[in-house]
Amino acid sequence: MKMAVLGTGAIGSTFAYQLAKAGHEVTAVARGARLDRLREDRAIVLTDGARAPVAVAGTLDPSVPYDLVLVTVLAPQVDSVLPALRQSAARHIMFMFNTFEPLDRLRDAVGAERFSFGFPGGVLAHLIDGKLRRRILPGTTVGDAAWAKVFGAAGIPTVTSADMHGWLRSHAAMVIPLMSIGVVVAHRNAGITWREARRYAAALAQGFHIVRGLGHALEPAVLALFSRLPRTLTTGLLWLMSRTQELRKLGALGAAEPRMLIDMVATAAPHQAAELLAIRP
Ligand SMILES: NC(=O)C1=CN([C@@H]2O[C@H](COP(=O)(O)OP(=O)(O)OC[C@H]3O[C@@H](n4cnc5c(N)ncnc54)[C@H](OP(=O)(O)O)[C@@H]3O)[C@@H](O)[C@H]2O)C=CC1
Ligand SMILES: CC(C)(CO)C(=O)C(=O)O
Repeated sequence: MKMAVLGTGAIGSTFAYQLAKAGHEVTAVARGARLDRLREDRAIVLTDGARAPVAVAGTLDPSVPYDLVLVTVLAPQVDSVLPALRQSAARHIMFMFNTFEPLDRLRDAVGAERFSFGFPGGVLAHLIDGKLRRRILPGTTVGDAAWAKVFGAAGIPTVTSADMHGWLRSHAAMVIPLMSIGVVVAHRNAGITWREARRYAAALAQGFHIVRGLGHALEPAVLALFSRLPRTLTTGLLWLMSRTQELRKLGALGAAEPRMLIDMVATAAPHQAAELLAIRP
């Protein structure tokens, strides 16, 4: 199939690499230093030197009827690519990033018949000096079984959800406290105190409560189970996790995404998000 990845950062590069290796014709659309690097390499290059050749472009060519355009920019960056997506002859456009907002705006911008959302739930990816390091575990979730099959065949085990909006919101509720703790511990170079862990656990519970209040069942099922753990246990888990390298690395990505997600929750549930606003990094 003919595919474009719009926003070839860590996640976009992971999908571009896997899909190109699986035999798809992939165009990586990037900007700035990442574009320069891709133009030089003409491939997604892994830290171990493995390469997957891709075509490279600075903008999405609207005249190309791609079978799939995968949009892997960050939520605040998506508005700048919507005009190009609207004009694109692509047959399917899948957005893939953390968000808590209603999805109608994006769906209406590109047309409901070719719109979907996915999330790289099992992927951990970084670009290190322009080279990709990625770990792919099961957990990527999409709204459409046909694309789950395509991604699965490309080495990205993917499941489907009938309520991607609820899935994204459930995920945001879980990841906000983790990202926010990450920011704190990356600065401090030490774990959080028990008292702080209690605040993050309260914010976690509030996020889950809000998602349910907005009419979604928590997804995936394991998250629904997690949300029923006693508060002391979630406090302890967050306290422990704050002492791991993983959370420090997560925090090193910066405060922009957790701040944005908290603001989105507070907008969706006005006057209900005090605990979440209290942990805004
Ligand atoms: N990395 C990971 O392991 C995981 C990430 N996620 C989520 O996936 C989403 C994507 O994350 P990630 O890939 O890490 O983020 P990145 O910031 O690495 O990737 C976004 C990319 O899109 C580029 N971009 C933005 N606007 C444009 C544009 N107009 N034209 C071309 N390129 C553009 C950015 O360029 P620039 O740098 O110049 O802004 C950047 O290269 C996030 O919501 C993240 O939370 C989820 C699971 C795992
Ligand atoms: C993996 C992580 C926490 C970091 O990028 C992430 O973005 C997500 O799962 O939402």
